[in-house]
Amino acid sequence: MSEEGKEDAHTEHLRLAGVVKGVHAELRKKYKDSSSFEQLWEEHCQNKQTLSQYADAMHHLAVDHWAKHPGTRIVWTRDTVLEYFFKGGLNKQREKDERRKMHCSGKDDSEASQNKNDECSTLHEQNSCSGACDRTALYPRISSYNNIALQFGGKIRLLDVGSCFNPFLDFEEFLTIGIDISPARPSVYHCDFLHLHIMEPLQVAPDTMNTYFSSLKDPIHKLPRESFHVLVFSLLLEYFPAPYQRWICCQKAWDLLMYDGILVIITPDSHQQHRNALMMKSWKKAIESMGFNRWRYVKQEHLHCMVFRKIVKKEKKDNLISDITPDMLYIPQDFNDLDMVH
Ligand SMILES: C[S@@+](CC[C@H](N)C(=O)[O-])C[C@H]1O[C@@H](n2cnc3c(N)ncnc32)[C@H](O)[C@@H]1O
Repeated sequence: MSEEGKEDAHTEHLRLAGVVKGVHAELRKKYKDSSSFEQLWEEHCQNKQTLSQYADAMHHLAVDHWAKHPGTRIVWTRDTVLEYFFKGGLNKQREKDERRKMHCSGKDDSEASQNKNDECSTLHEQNSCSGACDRTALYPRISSYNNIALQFGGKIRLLDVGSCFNPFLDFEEFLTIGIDISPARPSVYHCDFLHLHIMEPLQVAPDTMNTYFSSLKDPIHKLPRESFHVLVFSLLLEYFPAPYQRWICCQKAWDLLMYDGILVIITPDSHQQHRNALMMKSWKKAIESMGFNRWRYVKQEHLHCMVFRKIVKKEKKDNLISDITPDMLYIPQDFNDLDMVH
């Protein structure tokens, strides 16, 4: 590309990033000045012109500018999901759980430390059986319908929330459902995830489930619980000005995933890993409290990439007040207005 061409591309990159950052900043500003977030969000979703400018800018930014760099969030997500389901990731995880469970049951509780007891009682409530044994017999909440069978076969049902331009659609290993408040492509369904209604589980065979998801009607207002192998939040959570909305999204992800299904979260940050390490620790603690285990964390040059595995939720002990709150899902922009989208 000529020097002039490079300069034009750079100017266009800055313009598109400006549109995206502008919408985020405007939402945050309104949120700080607003008394009713519900009303603010409703008005935002009605503002079709802004939403469509945003969708167009985001689409071009991702496809014409960011995709030129290798190892993008889309490729990373695809490779990591395939590793989990087809290259032993989930298998190893179940074996690890099993070993830890054996280790725990071998301990004399009176001698074990309090921490060890906590770890063991948690494990007893978690998925802790290798592929070979019948987890459904051990765990009443796990049935043949919401359990991921090993060896995994068939398509991976993937719900891409805030999909914009449906980047996962062409990967043949996935049955991809892309949803967005403002789709940039016709294959993405209109859906406000914050207001998505979670239905009872379908409890049908995988083929019937796949047929159901292949024939959804636009817009989507409801989806069945415990149906997906993967949920993706790629650059989604920082769109929301309120930590509480990020919290609601993660809880919904837990509801929609099958046991041992995974939530992939990609969030932008161009700083060195240590700069926002406390924030990532806080996210881990908050998200794990909902019934997840973090399976993978990678800091790329401009992104934090995380994978959380859904486990059986630990029962809350009534007399303990939890120190975990939605505010733990904070981002730096909640406190100042420096947007981290590169
Ligand atoms: C920064 S873009 C990310 C697009 C794409 N996932 C990617 O990684 O390039 C965030 C997207 O989330 C969508 N979004 C925001 N709130 C949403 C909601 N409540 N439900 C569904 N989509 C939402 C926006 O419309 C936007 O397309």
